[in-house]
Amino acid sequence: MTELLTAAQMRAIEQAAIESGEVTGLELMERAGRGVVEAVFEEWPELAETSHRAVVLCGPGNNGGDGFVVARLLKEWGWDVEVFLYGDPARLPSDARVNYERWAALGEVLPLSAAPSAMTETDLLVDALFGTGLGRGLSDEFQDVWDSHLDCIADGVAIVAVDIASGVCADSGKEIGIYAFVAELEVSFHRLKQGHVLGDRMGRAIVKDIGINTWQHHGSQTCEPVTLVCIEESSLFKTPFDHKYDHGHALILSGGAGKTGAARLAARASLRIGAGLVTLGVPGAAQMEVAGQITALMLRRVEDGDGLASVLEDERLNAVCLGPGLGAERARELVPMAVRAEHTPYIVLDADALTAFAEEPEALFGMLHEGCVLTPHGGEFARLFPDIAEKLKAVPTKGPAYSKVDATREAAARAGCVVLFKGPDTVIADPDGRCIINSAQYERAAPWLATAGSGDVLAGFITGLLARGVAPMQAAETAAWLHVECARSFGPGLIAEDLPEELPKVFRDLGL
Ligand SMILES: NC(=O)C1=CN([C@@H]2O[C@H](COP(=O)(O)OP(=O)(O)OC[C@H]3O[C@@H](n4cnc5c(N)ncnc54)[C@H](O)[C@@H]3O)[C@@H](O)[C@H]2O)[C@@H](O)CC1
Ligand SMILES: Nc1ncnc2c1ncn2[C@@H]1O[C@H](COP(=O)(O)OP(=O)(O)O)[C@@H](O)[C@H]1O
Ligand SMILES: [K+]
Repeated sequence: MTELLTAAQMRAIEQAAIESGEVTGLELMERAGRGVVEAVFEEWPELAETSHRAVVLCGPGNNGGDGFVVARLLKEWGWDVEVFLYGDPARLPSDARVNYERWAALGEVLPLSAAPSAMTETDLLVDALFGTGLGRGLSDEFQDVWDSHLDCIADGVAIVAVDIASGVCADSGKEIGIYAFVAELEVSFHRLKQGHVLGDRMGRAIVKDIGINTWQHHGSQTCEPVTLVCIEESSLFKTPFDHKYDHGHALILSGGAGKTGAARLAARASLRIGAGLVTLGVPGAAQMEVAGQITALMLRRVEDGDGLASVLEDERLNAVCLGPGLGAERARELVPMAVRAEHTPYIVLDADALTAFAEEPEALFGMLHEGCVLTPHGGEFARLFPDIAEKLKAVPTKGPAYSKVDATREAAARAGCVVLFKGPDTVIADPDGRCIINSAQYERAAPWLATAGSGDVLAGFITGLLARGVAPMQAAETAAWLHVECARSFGPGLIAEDLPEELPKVFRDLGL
């Protein structure tokens, strides 16, 4: 399980490690600096071959302290290293101060204002200005250095950020202020921070171990760390003795004639992910259209709320999906019937089933129960949770900033059910505070998912897993993970129809 930490959680963990007496802050700083140098040589092996030039920008806190360690280690490798400090050396925290002194025995420390001219002729730029202690945006004092770092990017200079790019909030991934740096490589310590996988992050973030092992759950953490999705393959198996009804029966409600494609996509996705049976609930006027397009899927006429209620008397129908192509009016009529159905434990609400309640989200939340899953994209999220979306959208002026994790947790608590907030950084939260991120970034980038109908397929995947008896939180995270795997497996040219068809290959690769 890959944990992602906030700055406060990381501080608490470090503090507990230091207070336990088994490691000192100075040792951690040395390991952090060593980790950065190792990561640089792994990322750019050509830099390890001979000595090169480095510019190290150090800030006024421990991030700067790591920078002094990096400078010293590179110097020991025979590099030509220039170090620039923002702030007064006398005010550095003690460990950073020790490393400042150690560096000062080897070379000069110039003020940050002198850095731009050196940055025109370097092979490596080390950004050790601010890490988890970023408290506000970088002031205009940083403008020249920031401009020069853009020139470095244009010139192809290797840029490594110590912990996280300076100016980026470690909790939210948001840029605080206007002078946020960009780095090709970010080297985090002990664990990635939430900010490494939230938002539109550039570059690549990796973790270097700094030897904190036993203390990770100590400290004054207010809630459990967020984790990256970790799927349990066992929830996807079918045993040789299973009957189709052992894997549930999903009902996907369709919109009217000419609007049935989205529900058909979701239904096919439910079937492919292993629901035993999948039925499309279709209004009479669309029956012919749908009947001509399906084979293994089944079809039931669902004209209105009463029609749905009578279909749902069948206790074998255990998961219902409403939203894709449903239409707002039909959604307003069918959603209350579905969520109140006595025998239907699981409901997925997507697309129109969310937008239909934009005027009265509280009425929707009042009906929901713990078997429900909401799957909004950014627009739908803002319609249902306008105040939360406002907070998330606000341009932060200080850190730590309100994050997509905070927003999704707040939404789940308000809705009283699992909320999956889509994006390349899909955040899934349970009302109990558990929170998981499915990151489609760095080596898991799946930009081909930005195609019409891919969200319908995701809703279908979740519904299928719920039908199979997977609990809502796990169904949402497993579906989100498989969705990205299907996109990555298919690759460029992907359209939504391809996602369910790629699932058998992904399953085979998982060894199912
Ligand atoms: N504490 C530890 O034991 C370890 C810390 N590590 C490093 O320490 C970093 C965290 O250190 P700190 O907590 O000292 O935080 P930082 O070094 O990120 O920055 C904090 C300092 O910057 C100032 N500051 C914040 N925002 C500013 C702004 N916009 N303009 C000007 N000044 C600003 C603060 O007043 C404070 O002096 C981590 O990111 C990591 O790089 C690593 O060495 C691993 C061990
Ligand atoms: N650039 C991207 N990288 C990774 N995933 C993406 C990207 N763009 C969209 N997605 C994913 O694709 C899906 C799109 O869903 P949605 O916006 O509801 O589309 P639609 O309504 O067309 O079905 C979501 O699961 C989202 O997380
Ligand atoms: K940094």
